[in-house]
Amino acid sequence: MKVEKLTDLNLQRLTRKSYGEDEVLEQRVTAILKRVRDEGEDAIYQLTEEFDHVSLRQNGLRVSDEEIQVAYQEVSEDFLQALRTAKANILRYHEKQKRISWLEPDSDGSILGQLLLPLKRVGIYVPGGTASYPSSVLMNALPAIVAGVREIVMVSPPRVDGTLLPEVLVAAAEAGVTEVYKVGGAQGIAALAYGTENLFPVDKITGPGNIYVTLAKKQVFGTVDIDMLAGPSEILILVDESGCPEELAADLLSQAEHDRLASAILVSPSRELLEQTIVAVERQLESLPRAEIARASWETYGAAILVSDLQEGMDLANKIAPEHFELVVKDPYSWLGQVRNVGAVFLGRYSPEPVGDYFAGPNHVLPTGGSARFYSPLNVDMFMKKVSVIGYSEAALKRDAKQIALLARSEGLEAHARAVEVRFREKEGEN
Ligand SMILES: NC(=O)c1ccc[n+]([C@@H]2O[C@H](COP(=O)([O-])OP(=O)(O)OC[C@H]3O[C@@H](n4cnc5c(N)ncnc54)[C@H](O)[C@@H]3O)[C@@H](O)[C@H]2O)c1
Ligand SMILES: N[C@H](CO)Cc1c[nH]c[nH+]1
Ligand SMILES: [Zn+2]
Repeated sequence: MKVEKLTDLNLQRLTRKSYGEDEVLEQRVTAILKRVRDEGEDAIYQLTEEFDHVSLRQNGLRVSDEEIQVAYQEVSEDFLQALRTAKANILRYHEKQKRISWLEPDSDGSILGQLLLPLKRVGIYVPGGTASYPSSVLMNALPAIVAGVREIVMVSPPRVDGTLLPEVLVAAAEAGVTEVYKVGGAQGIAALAYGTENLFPVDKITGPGNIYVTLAKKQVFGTVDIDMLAGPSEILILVDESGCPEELAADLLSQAEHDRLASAILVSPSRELLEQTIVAVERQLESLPRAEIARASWETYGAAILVSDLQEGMDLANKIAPEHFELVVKDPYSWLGQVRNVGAVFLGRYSPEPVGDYFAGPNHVLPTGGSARFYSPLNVDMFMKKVSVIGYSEAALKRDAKQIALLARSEGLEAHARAVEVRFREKEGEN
């Protein structure tokens, strides 16, 4: 890895292509979805044998109550304590997002309003290919709970012994998940979207995953709703000369270790700091258990970019639109007003990215692949839908009838105009 000056060429490389531009992967995912839709659980068993190297035919896909009870015996008391504290923090943060129905009476006797209703049945995807994510269980399920969703169906890929990590099962029970199935990847998304012999389809699918999961979510959109495209993790750190190379290297690797396709980008006006951080990354990689994944990610999608000043770095961050943006500068709050296209911003040296992944309260399911330009973090609104309420009074309709009819006729829609006018004609006829 070498320090690079910012050029049009590397800007193009750093700005991720939108999901779905890789036709081979896209077609592979289409084929998996079709198999599950056409053949149901038989296809799921076969795909799970192929991709997760385990056969579940004998015991089925659904996690039983006994398995959850056993999982409680297997996790440590310290884990449970930390999980419950994280849960409390996440709930507190998401409660602030909750909006309620409103009805507003007007002086003319009309009532306008909006009903906010929880979705009935949602599916949450919890990644489990190269690592298992109890934290993602909380991040998906708790906003749904705050929204008032009654049926929360979780899917996650089984390990080679046919089980899910006990910590994941305990997180599911603690968070209020109502059904758990051992199925991952594109076939997990298909099961949620189309249903199977034993799994009723959901209304919406949320949650992060690898490229197969993300492309599958994109393809089932329309059959069900989805939250966003939350794929391989990303971090971009903008740092001034005050940064500490060891800390920066650790933060970069925290995301690089997720996935070979993860990206970790360091941006600074200080060449010296960039060079020292590259050395620190190399050193830290040596003792990392997931070094192979982290190194692949760092060498393929990592970068150390030299900018002329912090402003150029800030503009670059908004162009790349990373999932996580660390601002490690002297006065991070003075830059906050310029932050636009990022999933989450971490301000200052004492807000390393994993604080957000596990504990602070904001959601860690965040848009990736440049989609932070238009998507928001997973939130309570995403588990609710709205119904508009219109209760016009006679006086209000009388007042507005002419204008409504005029607008209708401007569109050539005579029946619309008459549906308003007929009410008053009848009344006049009666009198
Ligand atoms: N954006 C976010 O909020 C967020 C949060 C947590 C994790 N993540 C990301 O989630 C991802 C987790 O990835 P993971 O792989 O560990 O778990 P995963 O559960 O997303 O994917 C594993 C599944 O992928 C499928 N798969 C693997 N290879 C395949 C192939 N060749 N063909 C078809 N299907 C295949 C298998 O079915 C397997 O079960 C990482 O990219 C991580 O960065 C993102
Ligand atoms: N950083 C991930 C989102 O990109 C979330 C996560 C879960 N566990 C650890 N990290
Ligand atoms: Zn992480």
